[in-house]
Amino acid sequence: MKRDKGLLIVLSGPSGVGKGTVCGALRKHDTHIRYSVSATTRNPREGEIDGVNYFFKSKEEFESMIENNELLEWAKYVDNYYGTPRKYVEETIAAGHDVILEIEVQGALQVKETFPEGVFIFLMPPSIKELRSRLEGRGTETQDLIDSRITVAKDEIELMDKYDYVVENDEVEAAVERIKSIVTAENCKKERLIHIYKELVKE
Ligand SMILES: Nc1nc2c(ncn2[C@@H]2O[C@H](COP(=O)(O)OP(=O)(O)O)[C@@H](O)[C@H]2O)c(=O)[nH]1
Ligand SMILES: Nc1ncnc2c1ncn2[C@@H]1O[C@H](COP(=O)(O)OP(=O)(O)O)[C@@H](O)[C@H]1O
Repeated sequence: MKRDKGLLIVLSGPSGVGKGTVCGALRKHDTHIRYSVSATTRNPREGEIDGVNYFFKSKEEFESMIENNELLEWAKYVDNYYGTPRKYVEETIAAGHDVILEIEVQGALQVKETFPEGVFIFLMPPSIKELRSRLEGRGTETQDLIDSRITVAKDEIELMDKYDYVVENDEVEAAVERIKSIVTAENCKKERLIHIYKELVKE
């Protein structure tokens, strides 16, 4: 279908809820959604490729991106910077493609301020107990860090009101199907189509 502009889809939620896992599973479906690659100052993990998983930057490089207004949003998360390069997102949407950002909650709320027409999806754990067990199962944080992430998660869950949709991540594929349904529905929103159809009638 002909379209004016793509959707900006923001997938967010507490650490350990499964944002990366669900986004990775969504990529395997043929959805035509484009994925924004973030910039970060954290060190690459084994197997991560610059420009594919992240754009790996020094602190100085990242700070100059902030100063030059090259980031749509950015946040400091556990001692590192993470941010969304503005140019790719703006150009891709302008070309009519949907783009997804997988980002933490502070960044998502910044995007909401500057880009309220985005589609904001909060990924919710089935329970705090399950969130804790996912963080423990991932094995990338110490027990102290897990405790502090759980405390932060409780505050983040309070912010779910600010999102358009809440998707429970009980089963990865079920969460992916819910997200695909949201994207389909958003693309059929009357406000997005009215303009296109008015043009058609004129032809
Ligand atoms: N605000 C913001 N958060 C991001 C961005 N890219 C990744 N993140 C989030 O930063 C957090 C840490 O990411 P990472 O170090 O890759 O660890 P992991 O996602 O927990 O494996 C996650 O919650 C990501 O969703 C970004 O561009 N902006
Ligand atoms: N639906 C799910 N059911 C069970 N485990 C899950 C599910 N989604 C993610 N996980 C697991 O939970 C852990 C955290 O997921 P991850 O994608 O790293 O979270 P986030 O990106 O939100 O920090 C990983 O070990 C992942 O395999």
